[in-house]
Amino acid sequence: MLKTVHLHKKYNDFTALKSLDLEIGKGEIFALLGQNGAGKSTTINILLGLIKSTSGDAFINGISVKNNPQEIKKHLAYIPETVLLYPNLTGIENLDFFSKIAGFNYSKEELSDFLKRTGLQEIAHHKPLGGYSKGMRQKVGIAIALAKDAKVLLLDEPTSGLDPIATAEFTEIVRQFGQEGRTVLMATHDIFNAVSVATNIGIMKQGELVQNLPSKTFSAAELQELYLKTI
Ligand SMILES: Nc1ncnc2c1ncn2[C@@H]1O[C@H](COP(=O)(O)OP(=O)(O)OP(=O)(O)O)[C@@H](O)[C@H]1O
Repeated sequence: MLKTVHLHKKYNDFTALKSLDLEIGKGEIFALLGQNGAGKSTTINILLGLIKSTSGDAFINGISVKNNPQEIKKHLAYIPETVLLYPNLTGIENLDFFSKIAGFNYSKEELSDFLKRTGLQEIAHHKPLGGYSKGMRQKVGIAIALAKDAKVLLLDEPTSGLDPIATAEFTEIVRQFGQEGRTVLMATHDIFNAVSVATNIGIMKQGELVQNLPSKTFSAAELQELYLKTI
């Protein structure tokens, strides 16, 4: 599970994140919406240990991000808008490389199984990543998360630029993550996707979480209306 306690970030005089209190339990998928600059990526980057909070702390499975920035990396998987992998290595070689960095040594069959679970066609497993579409790269990113057995997933605009089929496939995998009892925090601009996959929706405005609601209570149109009223 993931928890933030009075998480606060200032850049000089500018407050990017205002005392964020958030709790996302096992199996929950939290979609974080908000305008450009609202503080979504700042939140994710603090959780990843890439930037330090000014005050407050975050906890991944009860472990303090502030005190254990290295340890928490083992519990997390991060899928950004553009998954950065090695273009000259094949899908399976990338997966092998990043699995080994995380301390796992899988057989070729096991690596192939992770890729298959994401829906990446077998014919692509042995082709260089440089020729992959964005959706295919996302699938390798998901396979890395599976191979790490990450219990907490941080997704930053993961469906941005994906076509509708790739978006639907990605959404289905995120739903499975929830069903497997993993915890997902997903920053997104995609209201339709947020309603369809998330268990909870948060709306951020100028660094502040101004709405935090269960998603079951909305249709996409209702959420859009609330969003426009809120921001
Ligand atoms: N290194 C920095 N120095 C100063 N200000 C920063 C820095 N990084 C981010 N900010 C500011 O913090 C605010 C929050 O940015 P953040 O990237 O978290 O927004 P976001 O909600 O992820 O936006 P987007 O949807 O565009 O990704 C913005 O106003 C941004 O300009």
